Amino acid sequence: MANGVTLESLRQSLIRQEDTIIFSLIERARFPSNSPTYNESYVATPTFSGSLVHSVVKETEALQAKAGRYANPEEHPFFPDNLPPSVVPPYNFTEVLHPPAASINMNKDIWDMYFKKLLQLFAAPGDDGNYASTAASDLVCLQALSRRIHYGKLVAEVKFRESPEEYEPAIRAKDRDALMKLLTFESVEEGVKKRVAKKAMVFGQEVTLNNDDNKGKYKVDPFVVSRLYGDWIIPLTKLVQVEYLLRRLD
Ligand SMILES: O=C(O)C(=O)C[C@]1(C(=O)O)C=C[C@@H](O)C=C1
Repeated sequence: MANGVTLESLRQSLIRQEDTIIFSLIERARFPSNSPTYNESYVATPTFSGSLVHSVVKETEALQAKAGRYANPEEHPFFPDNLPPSVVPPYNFTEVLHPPAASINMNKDIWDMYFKKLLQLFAAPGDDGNYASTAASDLVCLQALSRRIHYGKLVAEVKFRESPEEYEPAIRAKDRDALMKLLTFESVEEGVKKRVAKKAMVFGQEVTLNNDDNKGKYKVDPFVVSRLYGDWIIPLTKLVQVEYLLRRLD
C-alpha cells in the first residue's frame, strides 16, 4: 500500500503499543484508587473546574496542543473545545486517512470506560493522598488507550484499500454488522489477549537478584489486562473502524 503502511506494519505498531499501555497501567496501579482525584467537590477553587483529574487532563492538553501534539492525526484530545493552536512549525505528516476521519473522536467513550469500568479493576481500594500523581498517571493511561483505539482508523483504511470490492457494498448499505464481520479476525484477537496477559506477567513481575521468590505476584493482574483488551480496548478499536469505514466513500 501507499506510504509503506501495511496491515502487518500496523499490527506491529499495535503490539508495540501494548507495552506502553501495560506499563501505564502498572504505573497507575502504584497508587490506590484515591477517590478525591475524581470527586468534583474536592477541589473548591475557581482555578479548577470539575474534578482534579478533569483539570489536569484539560490543562495538560492545552499545553500539549501548543507544543503541536494534535497536529499529528494519530492524536486525539479529550477536551477538543477551545484548544489553543500549535505554536511549533508544522510537520508534514503523511496523509494516509480519508479526510472525514478527522471528525471521529471516541474519547468520550474512552473516558467513561476508563473511569467507570477499568480503573476499579486494577487500582486497589484506598487513599494515600497522591492525587496529583494519580491524575498524571491517569492521563498517561488515557492517552495510550486513545492512541491505540484510534489506530483503528489506519487499520480500517488499509483493510479497505486491500479489498474495496468487499467493503463498498456494506458501506453503501450503511450495514454496520456486515462491516464488523468483514473487519474481524478472531484468531488475531485471541492472540492479542494471550500476548497482553503474558506481557503483564513479564513486565509486572518483581525482579530480584535471588531467583524466583516472587513468582506469581504481579503489579497488575494479567487476567485483568487480558480482560481490558477483550471487553473494551478491542471492541472500541473495532467501533472506530466501523465509524471510519462508514465515512470512507463520503
Ligand atoms: O489486527 C486487526 O486486523 C485489527 O483490526 C485490530 C484488532 C485489535 O483491536 O486488536 C481488531 C479487530 C480484529 O478482529 C483483530 C484485532
